[in-house]
Amino acid sequence: MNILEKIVADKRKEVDLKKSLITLPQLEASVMMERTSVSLAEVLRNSNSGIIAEHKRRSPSKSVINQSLNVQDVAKGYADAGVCGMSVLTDGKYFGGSLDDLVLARASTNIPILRKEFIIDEYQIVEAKAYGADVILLIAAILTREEIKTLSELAKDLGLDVLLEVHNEEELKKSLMPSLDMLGVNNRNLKSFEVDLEISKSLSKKIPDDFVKVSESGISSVEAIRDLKEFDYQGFLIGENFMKTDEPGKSAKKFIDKIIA
Ligand SMILES: O=P(O)(O)OC[C@@H](O)[C@@H](O)c1c[nH]c2ccccc12
Repeated sequence: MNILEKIVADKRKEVDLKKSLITLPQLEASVMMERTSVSLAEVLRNSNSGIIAEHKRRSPSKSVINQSLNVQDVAKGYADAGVCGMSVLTDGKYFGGSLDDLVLARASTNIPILRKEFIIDEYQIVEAKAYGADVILLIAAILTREEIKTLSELAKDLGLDVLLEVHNEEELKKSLMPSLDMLGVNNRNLKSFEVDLEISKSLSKKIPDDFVKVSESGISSVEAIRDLKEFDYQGFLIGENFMKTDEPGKSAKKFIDKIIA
C-alpha cells in the first residue's frame, strides 16, 4: 500500500465511524445555508497576487512544520496580509489538523476558506459546509469520474466552490466537467512526495481556459510565482514556506508585497 492508499483507507474508517454517531440527515440539519460564501475563484480572477495560504502543522513528507501557533492568529495574519483565501487542513492523523481548526479559522476571518481534506464521501462535503468552509478540494488521484461528478455537484448545490486537484494528464482528462471551478495542479506527487514545478508548467496548456488555474505545493519564491504566471496560473497554494516561520501572516505579507511591487 502506498501512503495515499493508506490515508484513504483510514479516511474511509473515520467517515463510517462518524456517520454512526451523527447521521447525514442530522449533519444536514446543522448547515446554515444563509451564510453566503465568497467565491475563491472570483477573488483569484481579480487578484494580482493569487496567494492561497495554508494552515499546516505537519505532513507525512515533512513531519513537524510548526506546532506552536494558534489557528486564529494564523487566519487573522493571512487575512491582514491580503491573501485571496486560506486553506485549512482538517486531517488529523497525517497532518495534525481538525474540524476545530476550520471552525476557528472561520470565526476569525471572512476571507474564503478551503477545507483541505481527503474527500471520499458526500458526508465530508456537508461537514465542510456545516463547519464554515467556502471551498472544497477534490483529489482526482483518489476518485473516479463518477465520484468527482456526484461530489462536485453536491458541493455546488450547497454553494461551495470546487477545486479539483490533478498531478498528471490522465487525471486531468478523467476529471474535466462543468461543476468544477478551479483546476489545481499539485507539484508534489502524493505517493512519492517528489516536488517539481515543471508539472504545473507542462499541464497548463491542457487545462481549458474556463477554469481558474492553481499551482499547488513546493512554492517558496516570488520568482517561481512570476514564472508560473507566464503559464496562466492565477492561484498559488503555499503552506510550508509560510508555516515554518513564527509569524506566517507576516511572511505572507512580505511575499505579497514583493509580487505586487
Ligand atoms: O506546503 P506546500 O509545499 O506549500 O504545499 C501546500 C499544499 O499544496 C499541500 O499541502 C497540498 C496540496 N494538495 C494536498 C492534498 C492533501 C494534503 C496536502 C496537500
